[in-house]
Amino acid sequence: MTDQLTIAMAQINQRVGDLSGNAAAMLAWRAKAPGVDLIVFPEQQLIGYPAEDLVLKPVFAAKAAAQLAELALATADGGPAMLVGSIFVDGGALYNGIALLDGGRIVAVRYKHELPNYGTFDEKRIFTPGPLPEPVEFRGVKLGLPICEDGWLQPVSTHLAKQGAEILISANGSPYEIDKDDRRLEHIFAARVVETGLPLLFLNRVGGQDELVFDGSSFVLNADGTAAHRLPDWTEELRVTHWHRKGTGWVCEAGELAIWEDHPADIYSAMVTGLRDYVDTNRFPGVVLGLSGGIDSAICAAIAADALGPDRVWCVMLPSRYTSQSSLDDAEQCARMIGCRLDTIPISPAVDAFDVMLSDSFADAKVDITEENVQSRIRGVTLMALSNKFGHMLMTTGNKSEMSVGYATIYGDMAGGYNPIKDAYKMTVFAISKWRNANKPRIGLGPDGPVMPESIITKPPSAELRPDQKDSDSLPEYPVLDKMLHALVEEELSVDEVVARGFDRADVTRIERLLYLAEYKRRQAPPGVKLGTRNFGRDRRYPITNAFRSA
Ligand SMILES: Nc1ncnc2c1ncn2[C@@H]1O[C@H](COP(=O)(O)OP(=O)(O)OC[C@H]2O[C@@H]([n+]3cccc(C(=O)O)c3)[C@H](O)[C@@H]2O)[C@@H](O)[C@H]1O
Ligand SMILES: Nc1ncnc2c1ncn2[C@@H]1O[C@H](COP(=O)(O)OP(=O)(O)OP(=O)(O)O)[C@@H](O)[C@H]1O
Ligand SMILES: NC(=O)CC[C@H](N)C(=O)O
Repeated sequence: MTDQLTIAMAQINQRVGDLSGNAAAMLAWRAKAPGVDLIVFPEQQLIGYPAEDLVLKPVFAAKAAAQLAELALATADGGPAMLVGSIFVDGGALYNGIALLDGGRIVAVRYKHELPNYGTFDEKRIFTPGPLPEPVEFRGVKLGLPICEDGWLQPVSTHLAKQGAEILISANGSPYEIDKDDRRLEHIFAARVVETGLPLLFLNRVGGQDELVFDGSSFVLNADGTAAHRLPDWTEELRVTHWHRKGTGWVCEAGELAIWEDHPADIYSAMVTGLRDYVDTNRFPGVVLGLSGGIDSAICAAIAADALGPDRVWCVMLPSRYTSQSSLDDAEQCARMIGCRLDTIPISPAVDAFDVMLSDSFADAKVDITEENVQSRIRGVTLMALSNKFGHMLMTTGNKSEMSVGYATIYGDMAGGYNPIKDAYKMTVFAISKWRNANKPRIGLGPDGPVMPESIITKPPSAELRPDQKDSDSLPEYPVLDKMLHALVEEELSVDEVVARGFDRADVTRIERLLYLAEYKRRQAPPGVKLGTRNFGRDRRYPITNAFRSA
């Protein structure tokens, strides 16, 4: 029985489905901490989290088992033992679990008991819940291993404490949501420490996986509730923690306490992380986007430069006859400030060609929104041609306010592969733009100084698809619209309840109608970074064909 333990926390990224790559990365991190007793990795580190229905493919589970056995052999070198999350087939059932690898063997396996099945999580659909887990004996110390959601609820930790666990070690795949870092430490996992009287190590992954981003923000809480370690948000880090057995139980020596980003810096870093990992993991050379001189495309270009470096960002101005000189100037200055390439491809020849092509068919029809949408689609076709030819992924730039009410052209400006601001309402776009003009994100690869001229932030938003068009011609002003949308989407309130907050009934009724009608567009929209608890995608799943109106 030992009185001292050193436990390394590997707060690292993962690649879903890359079994050999994830295994090799774990061994590389392990090699950086040769003297520790144990190195802990985040939830499902071997297969990547969340692997969704990939885990249901029998050959994937078989290959994961073989890879885990191979990884266990590597611990025969007498170096650190490893706690590795993976999937396990046992008695015909599939489990989300964690294995202790030591001395060349898989010494113990424990299964996740609480399967999250809300918001973006579907784990009851794909996994069988494990029994309440027993502690695992390691160097004479009883370790409790609650896996992510196991630690969000009381039963598993309480059971582990009753069974004699001395330290709780929780491997997590806990996606970012606004304010979640503090909630995990101060409320959820602090409660487990109070209930059990045990110290707790919380380890989370970093990086992006499709719509989800993981902020890391791992920590160690001692049994008295004080934080002994806080790891940074957004960056990989190996942190060695030193534990001593005292009369009252195990105590972790105090270490560095990182300060986690506040708003809106954290939102911006989430967008950078999500886009960076999407583009890099899917092996694109860079991104291409239409830069209109408006705020949405400007902030998307800045996020891309911070994610990938300005030399991997290709902006294209596609002016029509309605594009103002100030938009041309703003786009040019924005690209210069970001330091990225800007090409100009006028769309008038294509617009004229479509006018000719459609003239017979449209002979008796009035000019209306159809012609506006043709312009947007010509831009989409042009940008996709650049993407096809040179391999850059086309980024879409629609914010959540627009995506809520369908204020975007399907197969036009909605064409593309990934949208970093998809879950950000327009007022959040203003806030992060102002913030980025005054600050550089810690993880950013873009310029130190501002990224867009002030005029882009201060001018009234316009799609410039007809003369003197303003977004406010057809929508309430954004400060009002965003409050209504927050109530309807994030809070799921009825029209009556929103009106009771002081909004105009006709406006709220119209916005709810537009929200429901635009579901078909959102289902065909590219994925984007999830920020809140009701993103369009995995969180909020509404029917497309839907006759319900709340008033
Ligand atoms: N339930 C459903 N399932 C499948 N398809 C459905 C559908 N309902 C309509 N449709 C189809 O969708 C088509 C209409 O959608 P769509 O072609 O997109 O056109 P629509 O939504 O009518 O117009 C686009 C709107 O976006 C605005 N816009 C465009 C571009 C940029 C910006 C900006 O500021 O960023 C704003 C523009 O001012 C306009 O208000 C119809 O032709 C109809 O057939
Ligand atoms: N003239 C243009 N040149 C290049 N891309 C354009 C042009 N006009 C529109 N786009 C593309 O279509 C998207 C939607 O158009 P829109 O002009 O409404 O958005 P925005 O200018 O980014 O934001 P906002 O107008 O709300 O300030 C833009 O973000 C941009 O990617
Ligand atoms: N992977 C998990 O079990 C995640 C669930 C947990 N409640 C979280 O959001 O962090």
